[in-house]
Amino acid sequence: MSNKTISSVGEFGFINIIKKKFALQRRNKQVSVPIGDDCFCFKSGGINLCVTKDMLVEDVHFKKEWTYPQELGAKAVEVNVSDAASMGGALPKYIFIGLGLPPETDFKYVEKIYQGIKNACAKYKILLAGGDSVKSDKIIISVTVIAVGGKNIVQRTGAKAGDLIGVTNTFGNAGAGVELLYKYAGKRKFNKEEKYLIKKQNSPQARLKEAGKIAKYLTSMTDASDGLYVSLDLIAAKAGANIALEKIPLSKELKNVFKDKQKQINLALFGAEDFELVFTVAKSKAAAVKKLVPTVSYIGEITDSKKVKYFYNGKEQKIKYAGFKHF
Ligand SMILES: Nc1ncnc2c1ncn2[C@@H]1O[C@H](COP(=O)(O)OP(=O)(O)OP(=O)(O)O)[C@@H](O)[C@H]1O
Ligand SMILES: Cc1ncc(C[n+]2csc(CCOP(=O)(O)O)c2C)c(N)n1
Ligand SMILES: [Mg+2]
Repeated sequence: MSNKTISSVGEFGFINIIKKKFALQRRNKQVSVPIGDDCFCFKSGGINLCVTKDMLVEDVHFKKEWTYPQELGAKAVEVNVSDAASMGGALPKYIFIGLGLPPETDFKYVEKIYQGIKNACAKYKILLAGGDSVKSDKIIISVTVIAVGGKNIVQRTGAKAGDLIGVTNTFGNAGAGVELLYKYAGKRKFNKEEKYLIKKQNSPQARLKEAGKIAKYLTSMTDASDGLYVSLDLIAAKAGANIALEKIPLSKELKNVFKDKQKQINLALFGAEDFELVFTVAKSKAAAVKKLVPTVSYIGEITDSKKVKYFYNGKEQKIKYAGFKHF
C-alpha cells in the first residue's frame, strides 16, 4: 500500500491508472470505443450501443440554495446526454438514476428532482430503466445513460493536421454564472444579464441535434464539461493545435458583465460546464458544417507540433491550466 492521496494522483492520473490495470480486459472484439472517451461503445446485433455515467454532487456541482430541484434533475440528464451527443449524436434511450440522499431531505424536494428528470427524459424520449437509492451525507445524483450510436461514431481521437477546430456555441457563460453565485448569491439581486449567465450554469442544454447533423463530416469530437482548455487538450494535444483566442465566441451577456478581456478569455477556457461540443473537421467540409449548424465558430487549426499553442491577434500567449480540479 502506498501512502499517496487521491489528490496527489489527480483525476486524470487516477483514470490512467485504472485504464492500465484493466488493459487486458479491454481486448474484446465487441468494443468499438474503449474506456477513455465520452462514452464506452460496444457492438450488439450490428448496432453500436454507447454508455456513459456522470454524477452531480451537492456542494461540488451545485448548492441547494442556488438551484431549483427541477433544474438539478434536468441537468443530471442533460450532462449525460451531452456525452452521448459528443459520440456523434448517439440517441439516448434508457436511463438509470443512482440517488444518495440525507435522510432528512424534504420529500417534496426529491419529487421535484424527479420532475426535472422526467421533463428532460420526455424531451429526448428516454425511458427510466432503474437506479438505486441510498442514504448519504450530501445529495448525489449518479446517472447512467444508454444510447444508440449513429452511422458515424465520432471519438475524441482522430484529428489530423490541417483540420479546423470548431465549437457549437459560446463559452464561459456557465463559469461566469457560478462565479456570480459564489460572489453575490443571498447578498444582492441579479440583473437580467447575470440571470442569463446563471441559467447557463443551472440549465445546460446538450447539443444532441447539432451533433447528429454534423457527425458524418467530423474527424473528432468531445463535449466541454471541464472547459474549453481541457477539451482542446483532449482532441488536439497528440497532434498539436494553434488556437486564435480572439475567435472564441463569447455571449454579449458575458462581455457586458465581465468587461475585462483577459477575464473573458479565462472564463471561456477554464469556466467549464458549458457543454458545448468541440470538434475537428477537414477544411473542405468546414463550410458544410457551418451551414448545418450556423452557431458554429472555427477557433483554430490542428498542427503537428504536439502542443496546443494559443495566440491573441497573432501574438503567442503562454497559458497555464487554471481550472477546476476535483482532486
Ligand atoms: N472511477 C472511474 N472508474 C472507471 N472509469 C472511470 C472512472 N472515472 C472516469 N472514468 C472513465 O474515464 C474516461 C474519462 O472520464 P471523464 O469523466 O473525464 O469523461 P466525461 O464524462 O466526458 O467528463 P465529465 O465527467 O467532465 O463530464 C471515461 O471513459 C470514463 O468512463
Ligand atoms: C457549488 C459549485 N461549485 C463549483 C462548481 C464548478 N464545477 C463543479 S464540477 C466542475 C467541472 C466539471 O465537473 P465534472 O468533471 O464532474 O463534470 C466545475 C467547473 C459548481 N458547478 N458548483
Ligand atoms: Mg464528456
